Amino acid sequence: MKSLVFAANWKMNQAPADAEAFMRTFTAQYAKQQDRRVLFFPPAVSLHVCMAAVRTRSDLECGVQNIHWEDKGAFTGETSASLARGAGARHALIGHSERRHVFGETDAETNKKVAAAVRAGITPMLCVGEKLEEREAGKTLDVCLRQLRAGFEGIDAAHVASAMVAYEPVWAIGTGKTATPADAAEVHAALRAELVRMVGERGGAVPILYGGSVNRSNVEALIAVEDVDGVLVGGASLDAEQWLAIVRS
Ligand SMILES: O=C[C@H](O)COP(=O)(O)O
Repeated sequence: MKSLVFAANWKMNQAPADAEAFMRTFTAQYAKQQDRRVLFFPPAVSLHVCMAAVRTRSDLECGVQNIHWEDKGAFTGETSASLARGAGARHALIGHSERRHVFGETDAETNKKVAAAVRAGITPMLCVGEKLEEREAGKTLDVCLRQLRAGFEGIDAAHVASAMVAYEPVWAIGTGKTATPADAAEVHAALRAELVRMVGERGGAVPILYGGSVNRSNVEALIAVEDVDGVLVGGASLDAEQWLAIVRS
């Protein structure tokens, strides 16, 4: 049985009171399952609430949705990896498609953020994915592999091997359009092969999650795909009952 990661990215939703109610419902109803970890990426202002809720649970962990690449300094509005680590975060999303395509984050910036996460002892979850026009132009694998290589450039093999990757086709995020299991299989296999090329056998154990309109109806078909080691879920992770159904898949 493969080991799975279910990650909830709440994006810019769930104020502390909402997060507290969600976590109360979730932790009361979800019993640890040996084959899976559940990760929460709340907005930074609600991280402390989620941290408090998972304190006694080894199967539940929290992270942040973004970090800055500098460790500290005059960067108003930013959160460094070390600040996030100090607040208890164990993971950071890096290069999420909204960071890349809404905020103009570049491959070089994702690389600096991965390095900052590693310095701070946070696990980076590097997100990659193609836009619709790139898919239609047959560039899906080129784009995803470029983003993967660039994000991990200069990062030592041990830290690449202990990172996570998420494949999120941009055209499938928040649109209700999901990649088919065959679409996901092709990209995940290519990412896996590249990770193995980069770090050897250990690349075979790097979790590669799929994200993009995942819900309780399509999750089982996606996690059944070889090299899909879990899911990164936005909209469907905002409702505790729906999230419970997904993580129990
Ligand atoms: O990080 C999550 C992804 O952006 C997917 O979001 P979604 O499940 O709302 O499509």
